[in-house]
Amino acid sequence: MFLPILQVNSEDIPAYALVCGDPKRAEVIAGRLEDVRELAFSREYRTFVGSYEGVPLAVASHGVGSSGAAICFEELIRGGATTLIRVGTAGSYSEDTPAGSLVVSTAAVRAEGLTRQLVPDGFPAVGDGRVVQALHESALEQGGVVRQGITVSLDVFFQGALDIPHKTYKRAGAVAVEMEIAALYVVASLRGARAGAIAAVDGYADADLAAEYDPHTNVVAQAVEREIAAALGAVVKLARADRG
Ligand SMILES: O=P(O)(O)O[C@H]1O[C@H](CO)[C@@H](O)[C@H]1O
Ligand SMILES: O=c1cc[nH]c(=O)[nH]1
Repeated sequence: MFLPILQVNSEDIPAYALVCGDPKRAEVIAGRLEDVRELAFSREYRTFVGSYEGVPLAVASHGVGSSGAAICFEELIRGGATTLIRVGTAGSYSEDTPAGSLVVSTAAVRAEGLTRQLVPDGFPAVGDGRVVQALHESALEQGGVVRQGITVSLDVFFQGALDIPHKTYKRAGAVAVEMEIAALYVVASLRGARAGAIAAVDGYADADLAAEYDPHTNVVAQAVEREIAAALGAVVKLARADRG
């Protein structure tokens, strides 16, 4: 089957997939694989396949924002991916989780529009327990600050006339904010796949992002390296457990 938006053949998609917003990050992750092949670079969707420690996996970029990202998740799952891990960046809510930290998302607040058109209000966006645990263990093995908890998925990045209720999310216990994890968890649930997500913190979510957002610092680059290693390590742990 040809997947028309990713522009890849389903026969080429393995069971495990790492996904990220940035096509350049997909290329960096693909650089860690053996026997790597680029399948397509269509719109924001850049797709590679290869293997890591003997486990075949796909790496795909999904761009910025839930609606475009969900198309990537849907097509990967239609192609045969059963475990999806997002390797992203996020803004933190807490001074004990500064830029350079890693956050593993157990569940996501559905503060975006896409999932409202997929499932009813109140339906949770939850990571798969085994995937989340494997990610957390692998992230701890990488060292540095690692937090696990609820993340918030927004559609908005730069603030407009309305206030984004960061204080409320923070008081309710959320640890970080990004844009696509809720879509990933809901699409995975709808289509019978399992998913987890890890993010490198690049600053504070409630900062004025128009003035302060800088994901291109060394400390963030190093955290992205650690989260890539953690995600690949998690895939190996999960593949071993799946083989029994
Ligand atoms: O670094 P990625 O994976 O793109 O993730 C985060 O960065 C983008 C915003 O700059 C959004 O996609 C957000 O979720
Ligand atoms: O969505 C995002 C991604 C990174 N950092 C943020 O503050 N927000």
